[in-house]
Amino acid sequence: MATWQVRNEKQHPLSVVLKAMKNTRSRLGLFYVLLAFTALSLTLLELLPPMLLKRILDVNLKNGQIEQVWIAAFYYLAASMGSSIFAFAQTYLTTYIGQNILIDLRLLMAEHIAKLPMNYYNRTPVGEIMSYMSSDVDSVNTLFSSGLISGFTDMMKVFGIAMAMYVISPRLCFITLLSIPVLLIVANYFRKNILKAQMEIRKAVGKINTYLQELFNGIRIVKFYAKEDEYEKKFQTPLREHLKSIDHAAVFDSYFPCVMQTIKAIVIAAIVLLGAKTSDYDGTTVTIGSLAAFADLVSRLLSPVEALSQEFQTIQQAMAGLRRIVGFLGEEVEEKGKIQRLDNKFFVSEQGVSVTIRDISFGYAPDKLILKDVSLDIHEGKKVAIVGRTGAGKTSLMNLIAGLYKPHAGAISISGIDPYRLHATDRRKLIGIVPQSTHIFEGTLRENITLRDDRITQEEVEKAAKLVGLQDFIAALPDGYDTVIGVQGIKLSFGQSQLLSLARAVVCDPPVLLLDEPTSGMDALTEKVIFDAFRAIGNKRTIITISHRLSGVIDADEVYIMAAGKIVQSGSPDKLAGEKGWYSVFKQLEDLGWRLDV
Ligand SMILES: Nc1ncnc2c1ncn2[C@@H]1O[C@H](COP(=O)(O)OP(=O)(O)OP(=O)(O)O)[C@@H](O)[C@H]1O
Repeated sequence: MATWQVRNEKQHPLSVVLKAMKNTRSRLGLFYVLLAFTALSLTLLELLPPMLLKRILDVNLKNGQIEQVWIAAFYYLAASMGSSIFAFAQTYLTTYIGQNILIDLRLLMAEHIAKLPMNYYNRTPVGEIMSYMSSDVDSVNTLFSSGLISGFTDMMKVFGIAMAMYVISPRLCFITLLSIPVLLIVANYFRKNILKAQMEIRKAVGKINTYLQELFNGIRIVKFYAKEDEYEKKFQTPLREHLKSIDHAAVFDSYFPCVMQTIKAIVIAAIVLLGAKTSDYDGTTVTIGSLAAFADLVSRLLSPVEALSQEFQTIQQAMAGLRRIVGFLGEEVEEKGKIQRLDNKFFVSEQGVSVTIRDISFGYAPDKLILKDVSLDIHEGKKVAIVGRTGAGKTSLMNLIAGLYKPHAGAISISGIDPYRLHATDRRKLIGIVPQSTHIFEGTLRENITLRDDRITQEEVEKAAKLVGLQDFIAALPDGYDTVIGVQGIKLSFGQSQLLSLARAVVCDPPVLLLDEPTSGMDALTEKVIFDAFRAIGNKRTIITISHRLSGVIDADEVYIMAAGKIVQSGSPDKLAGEKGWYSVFKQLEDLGWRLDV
């Protein structure tokens, strides 16, 4: 499990990577040591060929030592081959270390996703989150394969080569080093612009993902209303933005190596010119061997910088991805305070549990209240209906009772437990929830009921299916509970999906059930099947049913009428039927009896 934390999105992106490297020290310690050894060996081997070249030209050839030339040539070859072997080891080690760090990064992001508040998901498109998890993390990979660690070894090479240059000719070394500030200024200019372009690319990719997610979620509507052409046209906007930002990045990316090549050519020409004409500070003449070795060293000095330049785009891409990841990890997580757990004593009451809601206020945005001073007292094992017109705030209230959001003011207690602070793994044991529409996950019927919770036994799954009246349907399927449902499997009807959702809610036998418009849009017979299922599971459970019509709730002991985020009337159906007010208005409008006796 990833144990490191991101303080805030303002911290430098690389500090996250360095922290990750530190964190993997104990696991990958040997690999880091091997990598350091490889990098050092590579640097030393890099210096050997030019030194040998100098010796061949200045000593061996000058003095006619042909045998020595052979020996030097052999060492030259051995050094070049050694370089290749160490370069291979370095690539392998950096990839291995990089992949391990990426696993840690993905784990950290997955942990963060679980801790983010519901409000974050309300305001962030899913496509954007998918981009963080996929393409942004992938781009960070390049930081290891072609950036950070090879950058470090390249710096070692530059240092080693500069030392060798100094030994051969301090004057020429000085002239060469003069080019470094120019290189740095040029590189910095390109770095800034490429980074900007890469951030634009990342953003454009996020927009494309968001667009595609929206399109495929609503594909039925799009097809039904024949809106394909409009969507295709709309798709052109994010695609054009993407192309524009890629084009922007490509201009800088193509220019950079050319500029570097030109600087390299100028430095080599200056060295040859100055070196051929003059002698060094101490009066010694610059020999042909020194000059040849120097030209070779200049190439070798600039080649790490050149390599960096060629991989500049990928490094900048990684930095852009990393910056977005750091921003994502800096998103404020939910501070829930002291987390509560359920112990066995909690379930001893024969009657079930009570739900007390005291003066709660709540809104999705700080300046817009959706619920205002709402209070409800629901006694153990009672069936309560919350009725109100569309947009009255019923689902928002249910989300609060389910513990998905924290009220701005007031308190909710389920027999002493605050649902918001309840430990996530205990929530299902206390509350079952049937939302307005069921989400079917890709997988088997069993997995869809248990939600891949291995602690739930097959016996409990079968009991839940039987309770909601799904067992005959499941038994008739060739693979029974192992039948795959979802996009790649068999399709369930709306009513079957709702029954499955109910089985999912009751499989852990929770004492509280929250039902949000569970039968809306169903025909009377399917509604009866669902109502029968509710009655079967209702015994000793506290059930809160939400509906925007009176016929959508059953057997209520108490009804709360909601309007514009407030409770405007409450009482037993019989009491309310005798009063003037919202209930009788609803009743008249629907002209239906309270109890459904089909
Ligand atoms: N995730 C959200 N983010 C921001 N505002 C929201 C969100 N969900 C609901 N709202 C707003 O809160 C208000 C109440 O919505 P809510 O879904 O609670 O009403 P409801 O009574 O359940 O309606 P319905 O009967 O249509 O389901 C609405 O004005 C809605 O725009």
